[in-house]
Amino acid sequence: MSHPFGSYQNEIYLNGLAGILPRFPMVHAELEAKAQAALPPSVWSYVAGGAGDEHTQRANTTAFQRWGLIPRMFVGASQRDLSVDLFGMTLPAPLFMAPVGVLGICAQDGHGDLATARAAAHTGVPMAASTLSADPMEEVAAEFGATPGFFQLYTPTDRELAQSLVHRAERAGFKAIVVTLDTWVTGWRPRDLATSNFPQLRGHCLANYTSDPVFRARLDRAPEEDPQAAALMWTQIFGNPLTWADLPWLRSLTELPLIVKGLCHPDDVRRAKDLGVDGIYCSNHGGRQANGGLPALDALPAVVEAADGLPVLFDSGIRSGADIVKAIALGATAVGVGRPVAYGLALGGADGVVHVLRSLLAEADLIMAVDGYPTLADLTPEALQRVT
Ligand SMILES: Cc1cc2nc3c(=O)[nH]c(=O)nc-3n(C[C@H](O)[C@H](O)[C@H](O)COP(=O)(O)O)c2cc1C
Ligand SMILES: CCCCC(=O)C(=O)O
Repeated sequence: MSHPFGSYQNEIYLNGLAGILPRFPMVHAELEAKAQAALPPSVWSYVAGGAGDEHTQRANTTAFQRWGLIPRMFVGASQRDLSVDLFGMTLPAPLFMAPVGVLGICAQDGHGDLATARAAAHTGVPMAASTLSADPMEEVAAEFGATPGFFQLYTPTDRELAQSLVHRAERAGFKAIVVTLDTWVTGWRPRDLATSNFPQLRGHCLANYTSDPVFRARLDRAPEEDPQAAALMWTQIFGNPLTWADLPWLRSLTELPLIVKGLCHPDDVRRAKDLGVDGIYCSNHGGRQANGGLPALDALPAVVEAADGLPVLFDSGIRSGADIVKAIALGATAVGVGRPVAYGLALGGADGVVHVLRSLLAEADLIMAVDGYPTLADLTPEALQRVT
């Protein structure tokens, strides 16, 4: 078959995940290089870039190399079970698509969110749909099929608008709300500053606002008539520097599972747990927000300990099946991928995303087979050894 990665021979695969069979291998460096070649330079800069000199972004990926999985023999791991229970949902594998805003710029037809949602439907891998979407959340959710979806909330300063967004997500059938705490203001991103990217991006991520009755009521003229005024309004209400005093209000917005994204300090985890969140999302936003921080993987063990049984989602730096296995062994309940999904989208639309997800899952599954860890429960910190 023809696909953006060229054709591969030797499509070997053993005992695959039901319905998630890879067709060809993927190595991240190759995916990245092809996506860079395919995307306009300013789009590439935005998606691939991070904060400052991107030290933390690089450290997110190299952190995985400091752990090695210790193979076990005589296990007979010919059948694996990667399924995981999350808030009462059974996922085929501990993998989801991290919320990625402005996905439309990575798709040739501008509808990257819809294409990604179709990939979720096809693979069973949930998508966390960003607030910053080129298509309204109702249309994104309509593409999910039987796969559960999460809605990621950027909490605006306008509380009534926040409530409206969450209630729309509930009505649209999303199964969890992920509130992102680390991006109420955009970090210092030299690549975007150099390309003056942000005004251009704004045209591709406001559909959830311009389709919202509360947002529309705040405008003198409808967004279709005066898009500039709508964009200006958005810049004024986008980011809310929430404090702990706001968490009970957030909690009161929904009975859906509430997950808080961006927690890396165990004290924050304990406090969030005490205030009734359902899940912790350990992430440093892929190194896009603050340079100089701890690689997210290094924060994970203490976060898991503090979460004390609460599900812990994790992202920032997952680039291979081996990375998935290691993050699960360090205690994550499920892991998210950000940039690789955007790259798959850029190269092959929904099929490209499916390809990326399948490749990640196939590699994770085969590592568990070869190394003798047939279930996720077998993947504990004792399965790993620190390399340096
Ligand atoms: C282009 C891009 C846009 C993003 N937009 C959002 C967003 O709208 N909401 C959010 O919570 N996180 C957003 N993120 C962060 C991701 O959810 C995730 O934390 C990060 O990409 C994980 O790191 P990785 O790219 O190394 O996998 C974005 C990341 C990228 C690359
Ligand atoms: C204003 C934030 C834009 C979306 C985002 O979260 C990101 O680019 O990382």
